[in-house]
Amino acid sequence: MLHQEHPRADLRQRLPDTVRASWDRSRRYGISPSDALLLNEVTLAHQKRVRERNQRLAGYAAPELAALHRALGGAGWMLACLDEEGTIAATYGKAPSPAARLDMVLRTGVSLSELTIGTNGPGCAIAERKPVVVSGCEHYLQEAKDFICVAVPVFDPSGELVGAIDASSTNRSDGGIALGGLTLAAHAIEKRMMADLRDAIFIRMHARPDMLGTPLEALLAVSPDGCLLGLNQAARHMLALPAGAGGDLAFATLFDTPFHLAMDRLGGACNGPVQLQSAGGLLLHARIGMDAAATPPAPRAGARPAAVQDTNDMKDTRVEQQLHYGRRAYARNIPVLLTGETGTGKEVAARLLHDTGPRAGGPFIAVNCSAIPASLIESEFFGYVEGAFTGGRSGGAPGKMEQAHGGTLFLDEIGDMPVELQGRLLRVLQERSITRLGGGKPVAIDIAVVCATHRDLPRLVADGAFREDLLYRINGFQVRLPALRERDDFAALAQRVLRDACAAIDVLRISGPAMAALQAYAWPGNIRQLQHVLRVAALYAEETGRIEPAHLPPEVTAGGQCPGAPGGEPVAALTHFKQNESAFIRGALHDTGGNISATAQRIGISRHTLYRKMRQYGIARPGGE
Ligand SMILES: Nc1ncnc2c1ncn2[C@@H]1O[C@H](COP(=O)(O)OP(=O)(O)OP(=O)(O)O)[C@@H](O)[C@H]1O
Repeated sequence: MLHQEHPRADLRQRLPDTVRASWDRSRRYGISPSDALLLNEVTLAHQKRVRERNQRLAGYAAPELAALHRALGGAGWMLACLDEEGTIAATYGKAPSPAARLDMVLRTGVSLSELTIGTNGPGCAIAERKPVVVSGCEHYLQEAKDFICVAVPVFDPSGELVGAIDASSTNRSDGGIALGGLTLAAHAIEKRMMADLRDAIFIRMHARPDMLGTPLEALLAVSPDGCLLGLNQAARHMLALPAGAGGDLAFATLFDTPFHLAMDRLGGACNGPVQLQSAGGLLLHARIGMDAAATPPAPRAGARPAAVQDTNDMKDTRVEQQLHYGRRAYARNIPVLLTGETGTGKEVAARLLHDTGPRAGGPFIAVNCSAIPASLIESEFFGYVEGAFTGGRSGGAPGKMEQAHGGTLFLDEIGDMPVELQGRLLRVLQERSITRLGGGKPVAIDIAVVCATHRDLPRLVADGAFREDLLYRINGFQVRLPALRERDDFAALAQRVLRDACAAIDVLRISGPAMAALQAYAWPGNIRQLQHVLRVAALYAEETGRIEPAHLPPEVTAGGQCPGAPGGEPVAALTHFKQNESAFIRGALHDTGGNISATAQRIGISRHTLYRKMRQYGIARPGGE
């Protein structure tokens, strides 16, 4: 019996401002403190209606409130989730004692709005839009004087109030603990709602970098073209946005960094958060993506082919991070653009997105835009109807886009697509339907688009060789695959490539000096070039089982000097190696005075292999053994 001895007028003076305002409203609503209103009549039909109406909200709240109930266990709390009108949508836990009637009050369908029962926790939290603790005689109805209720409002990503969550008890429990738990639960519910936004890129922020990843971080959802799709309450406070503001705001109005620049920096960051300054001058630390708790479900077992498993071995932090968010973008049908030098694994990454994404059961159609003759490119892409042109198949043929229906269209070397075709591609991506060459009805297509290029698309746009609108359309989320020389998992990757490239040969080791030489080299042809080099080196190392520096091409062992600039012809180094192999063997034979054993040892190959190579290149032994 809390505060019962105080006269009400006296008590009113001592109420917190929020509760006093609620009392005043309750009086205006015509409620009298002595009314018996608590045990509302609730029919089963009404309960069913309320449940159906609030299925989504209760679904978001259920895991959080169940966990909170366990955490508060033993303290006699019952938890509830209420809609924006203050009607209970779902409850969690049992009443501490049947005599207390708490379970009679907290039932689905019961209204706890101020209008119905006057001042109470959830009713007041909804009216005031802020967390509230209402204890004992602070309730407007004397009939509720034995209860304590703690409530926190819940807002959706657009800032609309969607309801409240409540913890009630008849014990003199510590409202502070329940308030802390409910506040964290409300953050988590808001985050769950945000995670369901379609086509969103998430940015997490906080003024303190160590607060990133905690429930108190601010969370923004933006569209691939930089429009604000939603934000949590923490972000709303941090960016000083009034309730309800957000919907159409552009990223550019919230931060002083242009959206694409910010995304480039956020996407490329692997060593900690990136700093962004809000338009209000607040310096924030930001990371891209939701935290691990919100990662998409693991792919189905057995759904991935070998190439995908290979890529999962990629332990380069940047590659891992980029692909993690790339997968999420792909899963939300955001077009992913893979960029990186030639041979960095863009096609492998595209297959990974497909094979581990929601369209894994559909087709993966890869088109190399630079390899299709200009005269065929339209029919390749869009297909044709019967009689569209001489030589066409009877019945016509579907194009690549139609073939990719239900799956992924991978447009490799998109930078090489002829400008005229770019316009048609853009229309298809906008309208999501195609018309075959020669007429026919438009066919609706459902495809995920992943593009790749080693070219600088913004520069092509500036030169007029690539449409800017198409660039924005395909560049929903950019995954940059680092050059091999920039990767921090070089040694592990080299071992992996060696195993894959030489499965038939029992050579599985690279000596320390050879690895050092490989690591020092600039690899203009990236992983593809590494594959070639290791494949050849493995042939030499067949007998010893270990690749030595002598098995590597001279430019690799020349201390990291690489012929040609990065991005040059990938097989150049290999060709160079082959051309120089005979000279290399001749030089070694000369140095050892024609001693076969010493030469073989020096090169790191067996005598048998040396003889074979000498025969192959027609090298005569200078002097006898
Ligand atoms: N993580 C990896 N592990 C092993 N091999 C890989 C990995 N990533 C790529 N490769 C291999 O490297 C080679 C080049 O990969 P891929 O064709 O995907 O590169 P790309 O960037 O698409 O090249 P390009 O720009 O020339 O088309 C392929 O043979 C591929 O199997």
